[in-house]
Parts: sequence; structure tokens; C-alpha cells
Amino acid sequence: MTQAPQGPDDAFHVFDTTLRDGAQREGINLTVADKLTIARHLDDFGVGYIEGGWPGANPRDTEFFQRAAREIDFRHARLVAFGATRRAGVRAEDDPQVAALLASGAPVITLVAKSHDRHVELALRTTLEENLAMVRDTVAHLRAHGRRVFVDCEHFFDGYRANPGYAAQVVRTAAGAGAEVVVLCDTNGGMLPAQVGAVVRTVLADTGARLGIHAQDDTGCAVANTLAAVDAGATHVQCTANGYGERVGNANLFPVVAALELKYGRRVLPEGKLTEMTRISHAIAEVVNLTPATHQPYVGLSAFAHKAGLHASAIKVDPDLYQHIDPELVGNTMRMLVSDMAGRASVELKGKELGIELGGDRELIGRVVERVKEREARGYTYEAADASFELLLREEVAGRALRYYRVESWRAIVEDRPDGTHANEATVKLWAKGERIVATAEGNGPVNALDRALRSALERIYPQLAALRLTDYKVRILEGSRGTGSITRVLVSTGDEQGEWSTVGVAENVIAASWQALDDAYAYGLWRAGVEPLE
Ligand SMILES: CC(=O)SCCNC(=O)CCNC(=O)[C@H](O)C(C)(C)COP(=O)(O)OP(=O)(O)OC[C@H]1O[C@@H](n2cnc3c(N)ncnc32)[C@H](O)[C@@H]1OP(=O)(O)O
Ligand SMILES: CC(=O)C(=O)O
Repeated sequence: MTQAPQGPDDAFHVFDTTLRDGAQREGINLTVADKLTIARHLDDFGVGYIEGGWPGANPRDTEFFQRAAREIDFRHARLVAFGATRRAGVRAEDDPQVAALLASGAPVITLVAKSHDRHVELALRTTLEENLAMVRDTVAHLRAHGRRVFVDCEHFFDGYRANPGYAAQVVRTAAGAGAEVVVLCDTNGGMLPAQVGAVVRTVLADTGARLGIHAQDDTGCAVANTLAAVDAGATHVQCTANGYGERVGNANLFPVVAALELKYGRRVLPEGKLTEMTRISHAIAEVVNLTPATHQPYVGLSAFAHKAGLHASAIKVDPDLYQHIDPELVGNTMRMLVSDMAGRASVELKGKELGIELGGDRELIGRVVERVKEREARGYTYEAADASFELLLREEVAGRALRYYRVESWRAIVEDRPDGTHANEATVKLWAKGERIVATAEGNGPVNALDRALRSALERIYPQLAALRLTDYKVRILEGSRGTGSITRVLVSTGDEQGEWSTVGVAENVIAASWQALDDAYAYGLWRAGVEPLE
């Protein structure tokens, strides 16, 4: 492991704790290999510090530090080990947990220390003086072994409200013993931005220590609290990728970094790395095995997705009119959503996104808007069915159906057997290229049988269908109060080697809705593959 000389601005630290506090989120369970992969992504993104875990607390974190030292050539970040101050009544040099921090080989160590008098008395069960000695001795011991030390003051804001004198004394003690940064933690996450700003400003003036901020998100204000602390003079921000963390999470690294770079004009990442943000956010979500949050600021799929017709009409003139930044700055893209809230401008911009030039044809565009609104009123949804919308648009432009077969009829049968099992069988009767084709197939359900019958009917004429896979199938009942007579919406996702697309079908009968969605899915797949539709 080599250590990067300096971050882009070492006077300001972007400190990531995804691998330590992020891993405390319910549902995240990282292997050592996962942690190494995330560390590489974070280093590639350009954060200054990566807190890798608590060596000595569990074998996985201990192994992570050993392997990171051997396997990662950090280009931007310094690796940080996390641990607690020495135990009460034990010398720092005799405390095995402190020894494990040194043994990790990490050049920087974050020590968690108590700064709330009640926690000292109830959780540590020791005196306020001994707690100060625990902070002083542990920092000094680690400094004497050549390590840089940051101190996380747990429950600082609550502690400061209860006993400001003592909380400030912990800060002075840590800084006096050689801690480079003293991090004020909103451990219970109950603070609001104005409170955080006021406390940081006062403590900075009182102690003169370099201050950092660690904000949990229990009020939904972790990012705002982090920025309020920066406004008040904090120069070290602790965050996690996608806001993962204990309970509801921590300050989300991505909006914090974007705000610092784009709103404050402070360069905290290496040149050109901000545009990697969306990719890195999604890559980390994949490693932790959580679906990327679509509505996450800056990096979410919906962060620059526009649905309202009025927004689209202004965006057509200038995207800045409804966007706070250019999405490309953070590696995201603008998208137009077409739905019953769309107007002409939405359809025109969506056409442009799909590479379909509508040439400002008001009549054609108006027809598309009307069809979308009329069909959405019947239960279709085009924002979730991009391929069905594209077919609708292309059919209006072409003035004819873009289809590959004519349906004479189809049927699906479910046979209930005395032994409790079911047999599912479907038959399709189609016309394609002048031929009448009849095919029957069985399946594990009626829709599966229908899909197999359709493929078996068409694969000889359209061998391109063999490359298509159904990847998802969703059913939603739209008018629940009508019970079995409700309208059913089916969304089908289909993929080939190049990508995926979604199609929609709506009917009172779930199999008929599924048929429509399959019909669009295969028409779109064949069109993508460059197959000429029937005249
Ligand atoms: C706010 C935060 O998120 S801080 C990070 C918290 N992260 C974690 O706890 C995850 C990793 N933790 C662990 O694996 C375990 O808790 C360990 C290995 C650290 C400790 O395990 P154990 O020795 O079994 O102790 P246990 O977890 O029950 O209690 C923690 C002990 O640390 C002590 N302690 C808590 N904070 C501190 C501190 N800042 N300095 C010194 N000791 C501390 C507690 O008083 C308690 O002592 P006790 O054993 O005398 O009662
Ligand atoms: C240190 C830490 O994670 C906290 O106080 O929340």
C-alpha cells in the first residue's frame, strides 16, 4: 500500500465511513472482498480518507486492513482505522484494542470518545476525569507511534446541551494531546441545522481546535447539518456513500461533495472526478446489494427526470429553467417522462432523446399527446414502459403499425387436476409473411404457456427472437374495489445482449393484459434488431 501525498485540498477533509458506519446499516453485510472493492471505488472517486472498519473488533475488519495494505495502491485516499479510547483503568499500552489499531498499519486512526457526561457515568461507568485521561493517553500513545489521530466526540451535541463546559473540555483535551481533528458527532441524529451551526461556531471560538462533523440522519437533516457545520467553520466532513449507516443512515457523501464543489466552489475532489459520481454511487449500491435509490439527489435515476408538461415546455427553451445544475456535471442525464401530465414539449423532447426528429409537427405531436392521455386514463403507464411509448410514437410518425404478425386468435387454458396440480396450455393462431401459423405450448403458468406458444410460432420466421429474454413481470390491480372485475396492468421487462426495455398491457383479464405487454415486447425487440415490420 502506498499512501497518497496530499488530497486536492488537505485543509479540507472529505472523510468516508461507508466501510465502518455505513456497514452498521441493517441489511448490509460486507465480505472482505466487498470492502476492498468499495475502498477502490472510493479511492477512484477521490475522497481524502477511507475509514475501513474497526480492526480487532472482528476478524473481517482485521483481515481487511491486512489485505488493503497488500492489495490496494491508494491514489487519493488515506486509510483510517477506527476504534475506542482505552478502557477505564487500563494503560493505553496495555489495552489490546488500542494495540489492534496500531497493528492494523493504518496511518490514520479515528478514536471514538465520550463527550457527554451522562454517557461517561452510565455507559463507561467511570469518572469525568478518567474519561479525559482515557482520551489524552490514547491520543498521545498513538501519536508517539507516529499515527495521525482524529477524535470522534460521540453524542457531542446532546452532551454540549447538558454540560457545555465538559464537552468543550473533551475537545481541548483531544486537541492538546495531538488529535489533528476533533469531530463533533450528532450520534443520535436529533439535531437541526441552526443548532449544529451555533454549537460548531461557539466551540471553534472557545477551543481553537480543528473541527469536523459527523451527522446521523434521524431528522432527515444529516446533509444540511453537515453543510451548516461547514458554514460555521468545520473543515472535515464525515459521510457515507448513498447515506448508508446505523438506523436511518448518515450524511450522504454524494450531495455533500456536490454541494461543496458546485455550490461552495470548493475543490474537494481531484480534477474531473465529480462526473464519476453517479457511476460510483451505483457501483457501490451494487456491491452492498441494494437497489440504487432512484430519487437520490444528484445521482438518482429520477434526479433529472421531468414529468410535468409545463416544465418540459420551459426546458425546451433552456434546461436551466427547471434544473439546479447541468446533470452532466455529476455524470447523470436529463430524461423526459411521458405520461398524462405531458404536453407537446414533453413529447418533442422525448422524441429527441430517442433519436426521433418530430420537426415541430404540431398536429402529429398533438395526436401523440392525446393518445397517451387517453390510454393513461384507461390504466396504461408510459413513464414505466419506455418501449411501448416508443412504438406508439414511431407508429404515429410512420402512419402505420410496426408489427410483425397479425393475430387471428389466442387462448390459454388452466386445467385443475384431482391431485391438486395444474396444467397450463396455450395456443396462438397468427399470420406472418403470408403464412398461417398455429402453435401450442405448455408452461408453468398460463402466461408462460402463452409466451412459449408465441415464441414457438415465430422463431422460425424471426430467429432474432431467440436472443430475447423476459427479465421481469409485474402485475398491478388498478381498481381494487371491483375485486376480480378490476382493471389489471401488466409490465414486462425484456432484454437482449444490448439492453433492456419495458412494455405495458392493460385489460380486465390478467392474461389479456400480459398478451398485450408481450406483443409490444417482441415487436420492440424485433424492431431493435433491425427487422423490417410487415407492410
Ligand atoms: C456511535 C458509533 O457508531 S461508535 C461505533 C460502534 N461500533 C461498534 O460497536 C461495532 C463494533 N463493536 C464490537 O465489535 C464490540 O462492541 C467491541 C469488540 C468493540 C466491544 O465488545 P465487548 O468487549 O464485548 O463490549 P460491549 O460491546 O458489550 O461494550 C462496549 C464496551 O466498550 C466500552 N466503551 C464504549 N465506548 C468507549 C469509549 N469511547 N472508550 C472506551 N471504552 C468504551 C463500554 O463501556 C463497554 O465496556 P464494558 O465491556 O466494560 O461494559
Ligand atoms: C462515531 C459515530 O459513528 C457517531 O458518533 O455516530
